[in-house]
Amino acid sequence: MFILVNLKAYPCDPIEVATAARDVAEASGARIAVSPQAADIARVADTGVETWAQHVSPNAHGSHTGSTLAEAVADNGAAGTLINHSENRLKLADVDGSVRAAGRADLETIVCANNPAQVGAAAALGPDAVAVEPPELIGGDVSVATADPGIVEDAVAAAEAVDPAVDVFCGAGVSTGEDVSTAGDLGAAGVLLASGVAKADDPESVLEDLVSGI
Ligand SMILES: O=C(CO)COP(=O)(O)O
Repeated sequence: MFILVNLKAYPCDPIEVATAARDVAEASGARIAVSPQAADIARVADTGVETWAQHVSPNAHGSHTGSTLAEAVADNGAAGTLINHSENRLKLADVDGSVRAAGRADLETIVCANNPAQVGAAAALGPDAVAVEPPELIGGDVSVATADPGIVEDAVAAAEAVDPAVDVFCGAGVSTGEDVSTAGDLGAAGVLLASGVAKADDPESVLEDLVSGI
């Protein structure tokens, strides 16, 4: 199970979380990545933790003010990128363009989706993985795998029907090792989470608990 911690725009210290994630990953052998604000990618990557962008633009180099280029985040140490997060939805053509831009820059990709139908559509675009995150459960206390196990199973089936090579992640409300274990039992290859770590007083102890569920 891959644990990806999305820091969103929370007012946490990205280096504190990155250092904790690096240390827990090294001690446990688990794969843990941190996805900070674009402006923090280089210094988060400098800690040695696996670093992901929260978004990349479909654009390539050129006259595109305000774009976060896949090439730029890769050059600054990112290994992968989220695309189409629930809090940063894109048009279908732009999801496709961002997946292609990430591919050009050798970034791994996870395309987020609200439900299994969107998971199937996202899988057709050829990302490395898709993630099902029901918006109503994001930021809450109950894990998607507990609140709605059927949506995880249906997402796994939807991706499998389109492209068995595309992994399925789930996210929303994940904060414990038990949540990670339950998600894995439902067929998820990993979890996305944010508030459980980004808002924690002691991110390292939350991460240690999370990896206990792998
Ligand atoms: O949106 C999420 C991860 O990308 C999930 O957020 P929470 O873990 O805060 O529910």
